[in-house]
Amino acid sequence: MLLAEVARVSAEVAGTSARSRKTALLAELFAAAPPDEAGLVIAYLAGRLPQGRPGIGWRALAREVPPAGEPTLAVGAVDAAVTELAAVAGPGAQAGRRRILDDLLGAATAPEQRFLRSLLSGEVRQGALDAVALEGVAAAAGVPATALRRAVMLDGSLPRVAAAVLAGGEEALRTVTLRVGRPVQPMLAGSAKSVAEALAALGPCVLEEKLDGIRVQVHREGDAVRVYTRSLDEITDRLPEVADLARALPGDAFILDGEVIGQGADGRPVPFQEIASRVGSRVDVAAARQTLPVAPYFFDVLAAGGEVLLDLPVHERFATLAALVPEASRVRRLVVADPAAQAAEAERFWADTLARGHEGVMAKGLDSAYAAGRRGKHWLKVKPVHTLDLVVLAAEWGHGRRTGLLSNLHLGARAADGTFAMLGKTFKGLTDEMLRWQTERLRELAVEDDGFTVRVRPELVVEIAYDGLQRSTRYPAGVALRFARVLRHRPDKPASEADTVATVLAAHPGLPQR
Ligand SMILES: Nc1ncnc2c1ncn2[C@@H]1O[C@H](COP(=O)(O)OP(=O)(O)OP(=O)(O)O)[C@@H](O)[C@H]1O
Repeated sequence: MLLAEVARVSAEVAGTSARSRKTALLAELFAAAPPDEAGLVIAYLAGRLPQGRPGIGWRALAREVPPAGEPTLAVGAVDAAVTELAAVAGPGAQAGRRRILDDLLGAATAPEQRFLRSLLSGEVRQGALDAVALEGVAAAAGVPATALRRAVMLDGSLPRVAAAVLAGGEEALRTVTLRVGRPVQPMLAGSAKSVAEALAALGPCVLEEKLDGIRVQVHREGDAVRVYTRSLDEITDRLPEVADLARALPGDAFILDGEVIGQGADGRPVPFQEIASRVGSRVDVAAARQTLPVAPYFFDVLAAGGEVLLDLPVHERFATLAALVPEASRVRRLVVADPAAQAAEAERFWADTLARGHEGVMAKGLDSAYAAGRRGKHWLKVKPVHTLDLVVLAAEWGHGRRTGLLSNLHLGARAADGTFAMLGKTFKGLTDEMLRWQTERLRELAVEDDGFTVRVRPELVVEIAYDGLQRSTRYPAGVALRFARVLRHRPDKPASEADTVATVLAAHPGLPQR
């Protein structure tokens, strides 16, 4: 398929707000694409490169290269060039990359060049696109979107399933199933303001402690154990404790869902930042295991004995979990079968969980299935402090002690049109270690630096605590955060899952009038 086709449809999709029109445009494109290229087309439309970012600075990208007159560049050729770009290493790498880049841009027409530049810089990331692309693929393949969505959730990869269904239709969907060893999108939670609100929304439910660590999905088949993060990256080697524990369990074909935390000598959980640095890629695992041992606490089981359990209700999945995992390695829970009669007991569980140093509680509908990859209304988190997940849009160079470090962060929430609306700035809450880390990360994401402010690709999510909202004429959403401070970086969370302007506003119905 020609890149020109993808670039044209991408522009048309971005230019229309009607979802049905977007779906129709994409369906037409996928129907015309060879099935084995569908994955690549989906990735490009969403602004993703399967190879990851090939380390080209914005200056190199901005250089003018005479465009081609006619569109002849195929998506396969772009993919090959990006693979080549990613492979360039060693002395002379920069010149090598420029040569490949110039050849690529030189083969592209002016509109294709624009598309390629935004793709390579990563500046345009349409997080919402995957959902529409899925509907487009379903329409092109003539299968129900719900069936396709389920297959994608089981398989974990839209590109892979799209290729299969476009080639083999509904028949191909039937062969897609959850496999031990292949990570599946984890179920996510909505939120409630209080335990009472959660009980009212869910009815009979179970309350679990919400541990503040790293989500892990643990797969075991025979003696082979693999550990994946929330974003499905494999981290088996970084958490040998988890693999050891999984290997010691009495079962040999299962998938568990849980959270890894560390505990001090007093049994209280250590701060999240320490756990996050424990799984960092440059950590000496053997040494870290001595200084900061961690342990998994499981709360769900997705498959056991080779059987898929996703559709079973929580209480049945939990019975399987309890047979597989000893109590000491499970999260604590309270079954609230009768919310009206157990309201006081539920409040005690909440108070006790907080007193033990945990982040909050999770309430889960007793009869609910495991909705992989979805932010369900059947799981509700309740935390004592209101926090937001916002995206860093830019950062200002620090002064004094912070000279040479990127400090003051410009924070944005997702707006309805797919862009980000800035809600405020903050340089508070950042430890020296966090400042160092974010400077390094934001430099990788930089698209422009005027000496004061570095504008970045909107990819880094940060969790923010704040005291409220105030009206503001300075910011595009008409509101600004009051006393925002950074709690943590969330490199594991994609910007497409950051909070939206609408949810931020909805959390503050009593916003002071001007
Ligand atoms: N008992 C539990 N059940 C489910 N998830 C739990 C539990 N304890 C801790 N967690 C963590 O809480 C997260 C669920 O919250 P959510 O789906 O909102 O994701 P999140 O945005 O990463 O959460 P948060 O921002 O609150 O850390 C899970 O991803 C998991 O890491």
